Order: sequence, then structure tokens, then C-alpha cells
Amino acid sequence: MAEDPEEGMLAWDESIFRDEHVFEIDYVPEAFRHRESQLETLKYGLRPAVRGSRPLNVMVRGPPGTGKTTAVQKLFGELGGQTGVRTVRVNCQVDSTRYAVFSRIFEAIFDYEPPASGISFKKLFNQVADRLVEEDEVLVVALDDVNYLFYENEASDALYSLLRAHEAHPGAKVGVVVVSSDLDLDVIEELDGRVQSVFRPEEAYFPKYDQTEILDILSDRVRAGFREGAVTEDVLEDVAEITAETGDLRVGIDLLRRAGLHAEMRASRRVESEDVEAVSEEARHIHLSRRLRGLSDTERALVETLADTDAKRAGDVYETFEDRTGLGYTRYTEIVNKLDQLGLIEANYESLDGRGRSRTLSLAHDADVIRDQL
Ligand SMILES: Nc1ncnc2c1ncn2[C@@H]1O[C@H](COP(=O)(O)OP(=O)(O)OP(=O)(O)O)[C@@H](O)[C@H]1O
Repeated sequence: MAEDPEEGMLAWDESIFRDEHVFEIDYVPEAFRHRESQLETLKYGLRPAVRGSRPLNVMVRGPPGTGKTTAVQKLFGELGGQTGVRTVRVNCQVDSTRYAVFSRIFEAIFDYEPPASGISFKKLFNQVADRLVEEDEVLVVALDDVNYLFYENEASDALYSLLRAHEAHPGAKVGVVVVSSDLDLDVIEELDGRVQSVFRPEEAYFPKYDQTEILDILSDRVRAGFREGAVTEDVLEDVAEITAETGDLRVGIDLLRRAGLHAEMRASRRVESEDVEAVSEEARHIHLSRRLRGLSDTERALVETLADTDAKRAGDVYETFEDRTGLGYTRYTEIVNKLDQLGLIEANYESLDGRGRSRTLSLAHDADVIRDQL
């Protein structure tokens, strides 16, 4: 088979990719460019842990797909190698209660999961704190996507327990990194006063990448993931331009992978602009599909109800929702609020002539797109 990428078709056992794994979500890139100052702030806060002291807390904020999780993973990778330091990253989209957060920490420390029920929070907490003191270890916890703890009203309790662990267990040293991509959420303001008084974090802000930065970062990814010559500079520029519309790097990475697969489907050795165009709609929705994936069955049922019905008034929507789930109105209102905060639905008050106000609900995205992604 010819080596020239201009010529010939891809054989069945050939791939346009050198390593497709570099486009997967759990891949931690080797090079991490354009985030030097943010990494400095994080290092500054966490450095005391290496000396056996309690680290400073850090608050990491920025829009989706700007490298916040990756920065934490990189630093935790380095810190975790130091003796006397234990790092745990908790994905609060999955573990969104104080109990679940401490279960994850317990698991990281003891190497097995605590029982899902039958053990009180206090017991779980005491075992974690006792072990830290016994082993003289500093614990650094990252609460990634911490906004989900706020949506469930669990943030203050979880942070309170972490930040005041040393009061009940002298010698316990815990530092917290909170990571939020919800820019409308004022993390400090939303915490109870008792937590605010002990949580005075250093701040690291992750702005959106601009098109030139996106191009730099995606070129590294192309070099690592594609065979030489498979993606030309022109195609890469198309991808960077689409990615810059939202500034979410995940769109660009997903777009590269999908365009590569599309080119393979044509048995082509090279990704063309037409491949990018063919898959760009799906890649643009990656953020939406990620948020939908993180929903519970009942939350998803409400999104489905809204996609399927013309009803707008909250009371009318509830009737269909209740038929589907059997849940009460209080829980329904909590779910409405969470989906509103997540930007999946819009909940507004409208005044009814002389009859007070009524809440109306609508999807924040096109119903067909939502149904496709659910
Ligand atoms: N500077 C960078 N260099 C290389 N890859 C990067 C860089 N910044 C982000 N990425 C990649 O972009 C994707 C999204 O990054 P990451 O998950 O860290 O974003 P995030 O800000 O935590 O997003 P979210 O708030 O939605 O959780 C990942 O695949 C990551 O590898």
C-alpha cells in the first residue's frame, strides 16, 4: 500500500489514528499549555502539604472545557507521589451529597468502599479523620463540579465537615480545592456563615481559550492522535474556529475524533473539511449531552416531559410528570430549580391578569436536539 497520504484507500486493518485514546474524556494530556499562572496559584496553595502542613484552600472557576479538571489532575498526579500527602478528586456530579463525598474519600484512603447504608456519617467521618492523624497524612480534596453540591443543598455541610475536621480531631490536616463551572453561582455568597468564616480560598480563574490558543492545544492533540499528514493545517483551522464559538475545548477534541472516524468511513487517509462539516453539529452538542448524562432518572423524566408536551404552566407540567414518576410537588419543585440552574430549562414567573403569578417552564434548547441526546 502506498505511503503517500494523497493516494490510495485505507485498508480494513489500517487506521487514520495513531492513538485514538488521546481523544477520550479520561485522557490527561502530556503538554498543558496556556495555563501557567493558574497552575502557579494552585501550587502556591497546595505546597504546604508537602511540608506536612495544612494547605491553603483554592477556588477554581471558569467556563466549561477550560482545563480546570486537567489542572487538578496534573497537580494531584505530582502531589500524590509525595509521602505524607493523600489526594482525592471527587466528581460531585456523581457524588452530590456530603455522605457520598466522604464515601469517596473513605474509599481512596482504605481502598474499599464503605457500606452504602447502615453506617452513620459521623462514623464514616471519624474513621477518615482518625486514619489521617494516625498516618500523619495531609489530605487534599478536590470537589470537582462543586456546583452540583449547591444544587442539592449539600455544599455547606460537606465543606464544614472538611474544613473543621481538625477541631474534632486535632492533628487532622485537610485542604480543599473547589472547582466550579457555573459562573452564575457565587460560591462564597451561597455558603452558610459558619463555613464562610473558615473558607477563604485563593482564587484561580480559567478564562475561555482564544482561537490561537485552541489551535496550539489542538495541534498537540493531532500530533499525538493522528497519523502524520492525516489532518492538514486548513482542517485544523476549521476545527479551531468552531471550537472558539464556545471556547470549550471538549468540542474541538470531540470534533477531531468524529471527523477522523468519518474520514475512515470513507476509507480516506486524510480528514477533509467535508468530514468536519458532517459531524460538527453533533460535536457542538457535547456539553449538552454531558449535562444530560449526569441526570438521575427522575430529573431526566422531567426533561422528557417538557420535550413531549406543549404545557408551559408548572402546575400542568407537574400533572404529566406525576403520572410518569409518582413524585410529590415538593420534589418536583426541587428538580425544576436544579434543571434551571443547570441551564437545561428556563423557569420564569408570569403575571396572570389580576390572579397573581404563575410559573412557566420551557426547555432551554431545541426539543428535537434534547430528544436526540437523551
Ligand atoms: N491547556 C490544555 N492543553 C491540553 N488539553 C487541554 C487543555 N485544557 C483543556 N484541555 C483538554 O480539554 C478537555 C476539557 O478540559 P477539562 O475537563 O480540564 O475542562 P474543565 O474546565 O474541567 O471543564 P468542566 O468545567 O466542563 O468540567 C480535556 O479533554 C482536556 O484534556
